[in-house]
Amino acid sequence: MTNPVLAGLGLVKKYGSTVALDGVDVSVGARDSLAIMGPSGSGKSTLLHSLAGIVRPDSGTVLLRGEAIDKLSEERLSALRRKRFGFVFQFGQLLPELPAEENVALPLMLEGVPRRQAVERARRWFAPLGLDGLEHRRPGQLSGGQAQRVAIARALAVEPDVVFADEPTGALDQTTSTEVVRLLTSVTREQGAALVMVTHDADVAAHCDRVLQVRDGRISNYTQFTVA
Ligand SMILES: Nc1ncnc2c1ncn2[C@@H]1O[C@H](COP(=O)(O)OP(=O)(O)OP(=O)(O)O)[C@@H](O)[C@H]1O
Repeated sequence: MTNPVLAGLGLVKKYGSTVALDGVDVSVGARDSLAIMGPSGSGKSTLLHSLAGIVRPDSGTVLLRGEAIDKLSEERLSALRRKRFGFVFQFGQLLPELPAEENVALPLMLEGVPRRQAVERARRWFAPLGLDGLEHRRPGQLSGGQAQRVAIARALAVEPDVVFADEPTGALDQTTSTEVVRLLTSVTREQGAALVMVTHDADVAAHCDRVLQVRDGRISNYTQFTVA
């Protein structure tokens, strides 16, 4: 791939005698989406967390637009995560006491954007994600699919280079799951960001441009879909 946005090169991560990653090379470009699949314990989360700068690899490196992020201080790395990465988890992890629009605005406020401006910017994501009219609802008043779409809006609000999604549809039924992954892949692409997603669901993975299979900390298979 020419000029990947994010690349992991020769990633190795051990926990005691467990080799969670055993020399993985992976890269994603802008507007590119990559699904990571594999059996339980194969190293999917460790790979996602290493690429996202949450876990530091024992060897190998992670390059974000050519910059080795695994060598940054903890402080600079967490600032970089907030600004340049967006995260979507299995259970939205929205703050229950805040209305949807403030949940989406939160990462912007953490970056120092004044509340009013942050909420205004946050609201722009509601229509593209089919959330019009739900701005003032609290997470408890949203369906599972709506809550995940709010979580996607929150991940995109900072206009990140990369969105990381860890089982984003794991708690949803099949129909809702399809709807959520369609929006996740299309809006991330429109935004010009890369998407890295861990999923157990082959139907969900098939919405990505490429699917990578991990087994025992290594890439065992790699599928490239032809994208129109
Ligand atoms: N913090 C940790 N401490 C010790 N061992 C760990 C830690 N994190 C992961 N491991 C081990 O590393 C290996 C890979 O774990 P990882 O969570 O990356 O797998 P996974 O494919 O994401 O699994 P699952 O699908 O069950 O979430 C496993 O053997 C796991 O037990």
